[in-house]
Amino acid sequence: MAGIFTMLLDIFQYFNIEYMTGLFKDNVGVTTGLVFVTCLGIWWLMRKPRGIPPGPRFTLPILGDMLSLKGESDLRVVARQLRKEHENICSVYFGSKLFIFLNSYDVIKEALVKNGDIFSNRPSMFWTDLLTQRKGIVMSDGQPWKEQRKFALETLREFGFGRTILEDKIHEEIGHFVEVIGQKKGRHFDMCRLSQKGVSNIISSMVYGKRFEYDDPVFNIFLDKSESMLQTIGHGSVLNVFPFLRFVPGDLFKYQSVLNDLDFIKDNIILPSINEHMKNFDENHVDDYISSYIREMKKVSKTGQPSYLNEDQLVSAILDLFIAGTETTSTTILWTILYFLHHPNIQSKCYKEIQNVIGSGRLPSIIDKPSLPYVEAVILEILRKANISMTGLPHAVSEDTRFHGYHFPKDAIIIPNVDAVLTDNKIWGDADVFRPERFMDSDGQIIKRDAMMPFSIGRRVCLGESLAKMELFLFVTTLVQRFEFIPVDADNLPTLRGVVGLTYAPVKYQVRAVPR
Ligand code: HEM
Repeated sequence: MAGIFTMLLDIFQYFNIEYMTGLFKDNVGVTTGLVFVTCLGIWWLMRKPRGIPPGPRFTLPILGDMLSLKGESDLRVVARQLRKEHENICSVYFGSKLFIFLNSYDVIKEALVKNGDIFSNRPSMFWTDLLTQRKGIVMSDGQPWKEQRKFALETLREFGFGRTILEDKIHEEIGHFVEVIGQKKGRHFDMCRLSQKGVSNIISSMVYGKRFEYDDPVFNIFLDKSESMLQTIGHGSVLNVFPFLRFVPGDLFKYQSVLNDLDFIKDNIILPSINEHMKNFDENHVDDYISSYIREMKKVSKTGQPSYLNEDQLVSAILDLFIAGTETTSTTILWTILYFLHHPNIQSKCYKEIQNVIGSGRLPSIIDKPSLPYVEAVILEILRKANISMTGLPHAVSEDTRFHGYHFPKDAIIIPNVDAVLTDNKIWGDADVFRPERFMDSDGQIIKRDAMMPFSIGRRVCLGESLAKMELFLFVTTLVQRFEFIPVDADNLPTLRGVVGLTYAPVKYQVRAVPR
């Protein structure tokens, strides 16, 4: 304390602030008190809750650990830096938000599976709270989440198994998709938007019972708005850490523009479709998500039981299915084609397997999957190596919790670090290498590997896992059956480094699809 006192005296003298120096000398008691309160304030602002997992030593008020992280906002990179020192469980402050990383398969499994009743909540974050109002499936908690998730899973199961509704819808879409690629006649093009349209249309068919034409202006505006909205709220959005910045004039952080995009999507696409379904509801023709939801709402209202199945929740659930289901799967398709450009021998091996089992005369079906283990191994290796969901979605604990001897506060953001598992050399041996054979045994059959968790694990495991796997299998087999994908310039291949947004996506690239 004496040191600080002398230092202040020096500073005042250095700046020749005579008045202040005088004041300071005359009121030593008051000044000492002020210095003490200031130090206490700084200590209070910088202090961390006791017993939280280890992380950077000097946490600043307001900025948190952002200086020690040198402004890095990619959570995978942050976790890799921290793991060098702190291993499997570590923590970091982004602003005043505490992030806790779970960095190994065993620790994630222990949290999300063994302690799933505690670790399955979602944290409060600026963008997601604002956009979802914590309704729907992805960001809700407790009973509302349970009801939405149960309904969505049952409906997907109803469409996907026993009846072939889902496969028929995917086949129909792939037909349009392949036709557009064929029209390019081997000339180079960018598959990004086309792949979004194909995958988004499958969700549309499932949710609304209809697909959009690829040149439909409303569909195109919807995709534009979704893309710009997701880019803004994706990983690293500064408003999640400093929400007050939304008041900066000129909408610098795109707060207002995201709200406008969201309103457009709700008012022009989702709500009109719900209203139309309400008006024309016929319980003998229930073959899409909305009519199935309406049937369930009617059923529940007859029983008089309290329920969270209502129109507001339906709007949010539809948004969730589009947001969670479109970019993830379409990005994985783009990575697959990109890896084929880098590994033409792997593409040829897939083609040979497809020719042996299916030939060229019919569309691949999901029942062919067990007979195409190499194609399946390639898709698994793409899901591992491209790892589009990066660190996965954030979790939260339902109450202050002790885990592995550390304190996990209720409001901490918990990151089950999928990236750490999928790139762990202790598990994969040569995690950096693209090698589909790692998923096959010596008889050429698929090996199930527990640590293969691109869809996460536990109660919050990706709700669309089966649908995504079905889509990927049918898209990839049909594409390879119909076209050979070759680079525009074999000496200058598009990069395998991706860009971080809502998912980890390839940098836009051009490709040639030569009809077989
Ligand atoms: C390659 C494709 C996909 C990948 C890699 C993927 C990955 C993931 C991951 C890592 C999570 C977070 C799980 C957690 O919180 O622990 C998740 C959640 C979710 N996914 Fe997917 N996903 C994909 C496709 C889909 C599709 C096609 C749909 C929908 C139709 C979908 C719907 C959802 C939903 C609704 C959730 C939230 C589940 C909940 O909170 O209960 N996903 N996904």
